[in-house]
Parts: sequence; C-alpha cells; structure tokens
Amino acid sequence: MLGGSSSLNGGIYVRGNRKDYDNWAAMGNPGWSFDDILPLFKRAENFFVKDVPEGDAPYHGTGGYFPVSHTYVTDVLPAFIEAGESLGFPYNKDYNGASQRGFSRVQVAAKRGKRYSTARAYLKPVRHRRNLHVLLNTPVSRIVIDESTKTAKGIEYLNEDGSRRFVSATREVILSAGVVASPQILMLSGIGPKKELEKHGILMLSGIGPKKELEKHGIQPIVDLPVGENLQSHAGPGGLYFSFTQKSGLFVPDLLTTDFLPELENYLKTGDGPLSSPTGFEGVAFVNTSHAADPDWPDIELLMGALTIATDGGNFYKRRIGLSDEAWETYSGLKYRGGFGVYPHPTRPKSRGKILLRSANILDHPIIIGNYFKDPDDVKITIEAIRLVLQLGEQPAFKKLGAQFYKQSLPGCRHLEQFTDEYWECHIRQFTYLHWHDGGTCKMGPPSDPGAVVDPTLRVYGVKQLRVADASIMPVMVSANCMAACIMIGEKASDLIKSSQILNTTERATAELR
Ligand SMILES: Cc1cc2nc3c(=O)[nH]c(=O)nc-3n(C[C@H](O)[C@H](O)[C@H](O)COP(=O)(O)OP(=O)(O)OC[C@H]3O[C@@H](n4cnc5c(N)ncnc54)[C@H](O)[C@@H]3O)c2cc1C
Repeated sequence: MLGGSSSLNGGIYVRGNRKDYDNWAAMGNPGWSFDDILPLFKRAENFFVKDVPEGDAPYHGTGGYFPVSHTYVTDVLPAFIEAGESLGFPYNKDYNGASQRGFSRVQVAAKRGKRYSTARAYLKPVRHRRNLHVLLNTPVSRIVIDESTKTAKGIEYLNEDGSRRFVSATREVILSAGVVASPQILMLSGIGPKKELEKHGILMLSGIGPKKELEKHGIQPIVDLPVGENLQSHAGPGGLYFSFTQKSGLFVPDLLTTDFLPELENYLKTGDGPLSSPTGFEGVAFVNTSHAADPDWPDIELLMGALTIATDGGNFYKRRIGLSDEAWETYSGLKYRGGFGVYPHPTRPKSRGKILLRSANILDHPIIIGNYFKDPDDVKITIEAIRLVLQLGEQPAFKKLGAQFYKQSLPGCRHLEQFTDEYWECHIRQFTYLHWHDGGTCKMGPPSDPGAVVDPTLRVYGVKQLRVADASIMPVMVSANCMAACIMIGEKASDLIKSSQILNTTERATAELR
C-alpha cells in the first residue's frame, strides 16, 4: 500500500521522548540525539495546533509536508484530563513540545479534518517528477548483491504476471519495507542469521534453492547478521471499558442511521465533527509507574478512546482487532451504549521477539514471534497501569458522566478471583491489544554491537550501497506511537544519502584533479 501503515493507521502523531533519542546516541549512534533530530521533526511538520504554550513553540515547524492538527473531540476528553489532574498528573497541552509527561489531547496527522498519510504528504506533491517511478502491487523478492564485491546492484521484483524482473541501482538500494518485511527481504537476499538462512536453503546470488543444493555448492550466506531479532512491540490489555449512563462520547449508533447525513454535510463543509475523529482516540497520557527509573521518561502510555468495543454493536471494531465471538460476547452488555476505553501499555517493553522466514518465498508471510509479556517487568508495569486506569474512572469528572467500569471477566480468566494481580495477568495474556507499533528488527548500532544490522548512517553491515530506513532500525522503541519517528527516520535517511552523494562527487572531482 502506498504510504504503508500511515495510510491505514490511527493517525495519532506522537514524536516520543527526548530521552529515547538521547539513548540511541548513547548506544553508539552519533547524529541521533534529540538535539540532532529535532530539526528533522520540525522540517517534516506543518503544525496547525493553535493553543500550544509559548515555551513549546520552538519545537514545531510550519513549512513541512506533513500536517499535524487537532481534530474533533467529545465531552470525554475534558473528563479524561480532569481525572488525570485529580490524581496529580499535569495537563500537558503539547506532549510533542518541551515535556512529554501528563494528560493531553491527541495531535493528529490531518489537515482540516482530512487524514494525511506519508503518500499524500510526500509523494502526491512530486508525483509528476520524471525521475520518480512507482510500481503498485509489485513485491520486491530480493536485493541482488554482487557476490565478489558484496555490493547491492539492484532489486528483483515479481511482476503482475509472476515473472521476475530486475531493476538496477546506479547509486544505492534503500529498503523501507517495515519491521516485518525489511528483515524478510534481507534474509531472502542472503543477509541474516546464518542458521535461519541455511534452514531455508537460501543461496547467495542465484536466488532460492534447497539446502542440499546449498551444501553441494558450499555456499554460505553473504553476510551473517542478526536480522529479524530484537523485535519490540507496544502490547497492552484491551477490554478496559467504562459505560456511561448518559449519551456521551463518540456515539457510533448515530452515525449508522440517516441522522448521520447532517454530520456528513458538516464534515464536508468544515472538516470538523465526528467524521474527523481518529477512530475515537481523543486523549493520551504519559505517566510513570512506581517502576520508572527516570521521572522525565514515562514508562507507560495510556490511550483514551471515547467509545467502547461494542458501541458500534460489533459491526467494525470487533473485526478490526480480530476478537473471537466468545470473547466479544463478554462485552455484549455494552452493545450500542456510550462509554470509553483506556488502553495502557509499557512505553519501552523489555520483552523481545523475532521475525523468522516461513519459507524462501517472498509471498509467504514471515513468522512473527511476538513474545509479548515474556519479561515479568512488562507484566508488573502493565498491572500497575491497569489499576491507574480503574482509579481514573472513579474520579468525579468521570462520575459526572455516570462512568461505570464494565466488570465482566474474560472467558479464559473466570477461574481466577477478579482483579487480583493473577487475574490481570491472565486478562493481559487473553486480551492482548497490539497497537501495531513495532520496531527493532534491523537494529541500528555501532560496529561493536553484536546485535546491530545497520550502522548509524543506516548502511547494512558488510554490504555496500544498501541502507534500511524504517521502524526496523530503532535500536530501542520510542516511547510513542511510531509514525512520527518513522517520518523523522525518512528525513534523516534523505540527509545521509544526499551527504554521501555530495561526498562521492567531491571525492571523484578531487581524484580527477590529481
Ligand atoms: C492499524 C495500525 C494503526 C496504527 N496507528 C498508529 C497511530 O495512530 N499513530 C502512530 O504513530 N503509529 C501508528 N501505527 C504505527 C505506524 O503506522 C507504523 O509504525 C509506521 O507506519 C511504520 O512505518 P514503516 O515505514 O516502518 O513501515 P510501513 O508503514 O509498514 O511501510 C512498509 C511498506 O513496505 C511495503 N512492502 C512490504 N513488503 C514489500 C515488498 N516485498 N515489496 C515491496 N513493498 C513492500 C508495504 O506495502 C508498505 O507500504 C499504526 C499501525 C497500524 C498497522
């Protein structure tokens, strides 16, 4: 899909914490500290949010391709912020400004209520350039690498008729297929953990072959790198819902009848109203649990949606998150009722998963081993976050709306006493809500880092003319929904590519003069 996940995601724009990037730099990645990358965030951004405090203004840009604005919110947002305040958390008008901490209204990748993907923001304005060619529905099957020089020569792709075609690269190949497919493509090109490649009989240059064939030719993978390791994901519990006694929040049933028509007209005229809402997500909070080591680097994020899983009667949301009929039935008491949900997750989970090849065929989806909540610390932090969510719902601001926590136990946890730590651990594992924020599978790091796949200029170790630029390079996940960081990584990659071209041209010119 053009624009990748940014074309179908929730559109919530969060850059992350300054310390995320300072940590990347401290891990041996010069050029990636917050002070280094802030100009890139500013360059990318066209910031339309009006009421940011003066102190936050220097953190924003207005000349970039990517619009960021506030969209429609309901009466649930002020209650969320007030409830946070009554528990002692600050109201933060701009979590993308000087400080990330506190309770906030979400900023959205949108302009006048119309969502923006990276394709709309970056590709559309330059689509007529003669040096830009985009092939749709065209999977890249591998990067073609010259065996003797270990240089990326181009890519091979599958044509619509199933034939394989080759495109040569004059300068470099840039791989941006995301956290799952970038490692898959690298592995299929002979770059990855030796064992994994041998298992699938992946040959170096001639493409794909059985293990016997590999052994017969005594062929080793081109480069033995920990590709696909270090998978990190924002996982937390779903199912923390509160019902309202009155009609509050994003009341989806109204949008399913002809009452919807005035809203449609309003949206078309003003870009405002419920149709501009990023799937009901209105509030976000970055807060510390008792396990947080640094008060300025929150260890949990709470996302607040002004509807429940069943407000839409099970028509959309249930399918979107792939809930079984049995689990969904647990929430049938919330069908067509107003309410809200809070989704907590650890910002920098310690658990690590991996991506493995299913086969040597690009069309076979790779295996994702999530290992969510494998590290007990992730469970502890999440349980504390759940208790905070329950406290939030008890605050006067929510009680005024008649908020009631929906107490049904999940089918797989009914043998446990409700709301004990054991119960919540079971709930987390039964109803794991993935936020689709993943990173880390082509880790960036210095040469001394045995887990690194790319260097701090995003070049793949051991191969010339090949870089990776997407969420997979994050050495540690950002404490944020990842789209903004991915856009910044794209901006950084463009600077790195341009500066190396300038360097090459200067070197060539100097050589010619000699
Ligand atoms: C449902 C959902 C909701 C989300 N909500 C939010 C949110 O609200 N806010 C936020 O900040 N983040 C959100 N995210 C996360 C965010 O969108 C991603 O982290 C980010 O877009 C990742 O960018 P990327 O460039 O690494 O990869 P992707 O966006 O995944 O792009 C990879 C691209 O590579 C293409 N590709 C893959 N394999 C091949 C191949 N073999 N050949 C050719 N092309 C290939 C894909 O089609 C895709 O276009 C969400 C993600 C999802 C899926």
